[in-house]
Amino acid sequence: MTPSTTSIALPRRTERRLSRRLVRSPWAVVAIAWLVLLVVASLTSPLWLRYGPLQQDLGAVLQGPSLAHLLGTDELGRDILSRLVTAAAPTLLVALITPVVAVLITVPITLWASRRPRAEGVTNRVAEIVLSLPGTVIVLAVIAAVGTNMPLVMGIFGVILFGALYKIFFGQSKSLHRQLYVEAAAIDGVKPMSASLRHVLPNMSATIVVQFVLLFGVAIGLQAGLAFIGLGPQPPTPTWGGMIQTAAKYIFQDPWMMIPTGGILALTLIAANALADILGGGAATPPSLISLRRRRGRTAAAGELERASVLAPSEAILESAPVAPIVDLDGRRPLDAPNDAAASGTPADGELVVRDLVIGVDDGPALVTGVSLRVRPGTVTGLVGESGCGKSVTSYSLLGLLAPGLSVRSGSIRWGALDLAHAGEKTLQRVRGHEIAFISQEPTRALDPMFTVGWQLRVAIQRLRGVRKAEARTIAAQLLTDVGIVDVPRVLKSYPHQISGGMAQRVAISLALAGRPKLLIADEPTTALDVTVQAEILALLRSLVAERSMSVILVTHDLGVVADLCDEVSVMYAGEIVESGSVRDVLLRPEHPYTMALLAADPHMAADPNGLARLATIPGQVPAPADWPRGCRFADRCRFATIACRSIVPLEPRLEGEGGVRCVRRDEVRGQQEAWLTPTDKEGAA
Ligand SMILES: Nc1ncnc2c1ncn2[C@@H]1O[C@H](COP(=O)(O)OP(=O)(O)OP(=O)(O)O)[C@@H](O)[C@H]1O
Repeated sequence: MTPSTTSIALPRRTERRLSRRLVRSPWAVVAIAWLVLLVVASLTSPLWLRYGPLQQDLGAVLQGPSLAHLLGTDELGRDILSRLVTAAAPTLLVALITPVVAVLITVPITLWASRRPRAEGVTNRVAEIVLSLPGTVIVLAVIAAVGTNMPLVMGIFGVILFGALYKIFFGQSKSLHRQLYVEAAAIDGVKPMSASLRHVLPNMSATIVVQFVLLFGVAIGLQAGLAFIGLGPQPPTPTWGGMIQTAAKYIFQDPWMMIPTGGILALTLIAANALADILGGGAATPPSLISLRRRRGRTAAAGELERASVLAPSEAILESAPVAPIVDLDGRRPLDAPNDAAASGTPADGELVVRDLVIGVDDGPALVTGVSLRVRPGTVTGLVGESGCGKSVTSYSLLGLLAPGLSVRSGSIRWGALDLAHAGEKTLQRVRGHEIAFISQEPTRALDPMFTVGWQLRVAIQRLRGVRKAEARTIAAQLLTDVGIVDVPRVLKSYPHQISGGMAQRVAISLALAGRPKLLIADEPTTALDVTVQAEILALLRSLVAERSMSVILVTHDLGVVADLCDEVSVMYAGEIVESGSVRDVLLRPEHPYTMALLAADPHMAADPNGLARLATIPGQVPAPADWPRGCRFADRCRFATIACRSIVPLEPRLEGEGGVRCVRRDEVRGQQEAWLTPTDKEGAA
């Protein structure tokens, strides 16, 4: 049995990701420094503080800041700085008890329950009961019973938080347990709990750390609140909440006292929350305008450079973009569609026009360059290429769903009057689901394991169509019928893990249809399904396109699927489109060697009814974005490459039909598809 690579890589990767986030964010460094400073200063306070926290000076009461008392004095003449610093370590260390208890109870139960369907029901109910308990009342009752024993109170508060934390962790744990690599570990004989600890826990660690830090902040706030109402450690022991209460009492005589006492609590809570936000990958604090402008300037400049280097003439591809055949009134004669969108500059309703799109890693390489596409209403456009060519990055960018750390550097994504490449989050939210919907290759990923199919569909319909509950239920049932589900009532009541993969993909499609989108982006919708179900899903997509005049962008590896479903196709290689055109032109008369190689390597496309013919192999692999060669990016693997391919290769109109091709030797290599079937020693060096 070979050891799983994921088991070794994941914890380190998560750890690295979290520490990178901390180190890269100046706010995280400040927040950590503040918390550490407080604890260290507090623990070492007897060594350096001028006054003891209980030392009174009735001759100097309620004084403002001075050289003798840097933060002033309280109503008994005690030094406010001494009291605040002395209270810091007990406050922070006792506050740690809450998240430690909450995480130690919740994580093992979550991991255990998410592997056992029967236990899951019980733990879910227990979590719901705990969640419904009035936490504050319980804390007050505990204090009434055991007194102001803060460590105990914080520990019990940690237990009460089990319900909320369980709900957060369980969904993630459940879906991680359904990941292929976890199932593969089980098949490999890894014991269930070991598989959970090895494969699931590391993936959850970011969420656990974020929740831990958030609860730490909550516990500090709770302690201060209890001390404020007199239920914390009793006077004269200094506490932040007790000091704020005193400051509130003397607010009119000595308003200054509120500033250091409230300030230290506020700063500590901000530090804890900022830390949680940064660890979670969010932006606790937006970048300053100056750095934002600098970054925009940099990325724009980088985009210009890339565009210049690849010479991707958007006009060329758009002018020559494959045009959907329009059939005349009696349905016989195909006519050329007028290029009205290009002329007017605004795409027609339901038309998507992408121009010269460049997407890259912030402060890293470009992943996609010079991509131009036109998707006309009612047509299916295939985006095809090997793994790592940039199909998913391109399709995610159309909905503003790029992973954190990736951004559009230049180019435009025109959708009606909008440019989605530069649209704000609010605009994108109006488009996502309503006008453009997305289905992924993993249908179960689109479905929340915590809720029934019916609930998820109803909520989506209510949100996207603004209808009432009862109407949404009827629409949900209708949508499931539309996608070919026969026992609708059962499926509506089922949880995602209770339905098959094909059924889950149908449900995911009905969810995508909830907002009546004009464009559906389908990212390898059949890859995870078995062959018979694949055919059913393709037939379903075909009928939806015909019935709803919806357009579809179909991301796929499979040229058979392209031939079956698409009107137009763009072939991507190493982050750029190397050939585009109508399916008929591209598949029957390929002009780019990469398209030829893909066709010769595809068992569905091989013209061999007996399945005996040799399939082509393409030597080497798609280069990583940082290693793209100069000139033609396919040259290293191309059997036709010459020195001419090392120069910049523009996208030029096809020799036959509409569309574009990025190959300097296309007129020489055209028609030589068969050459890919001959074995060769050449591993590509041109
Ligand atoms: N978040 C990210 N950070 C850095 N690089 C990324 C990120 N996401 C994708 N990439 C890189 O971008 C390139 C294109 O990836 P993409 O997922 O779009 O390829 P793809 O053609 O869709 O492949 P597949 O068919 O396997 O999904 C790859 O080299 C990939 O490693």
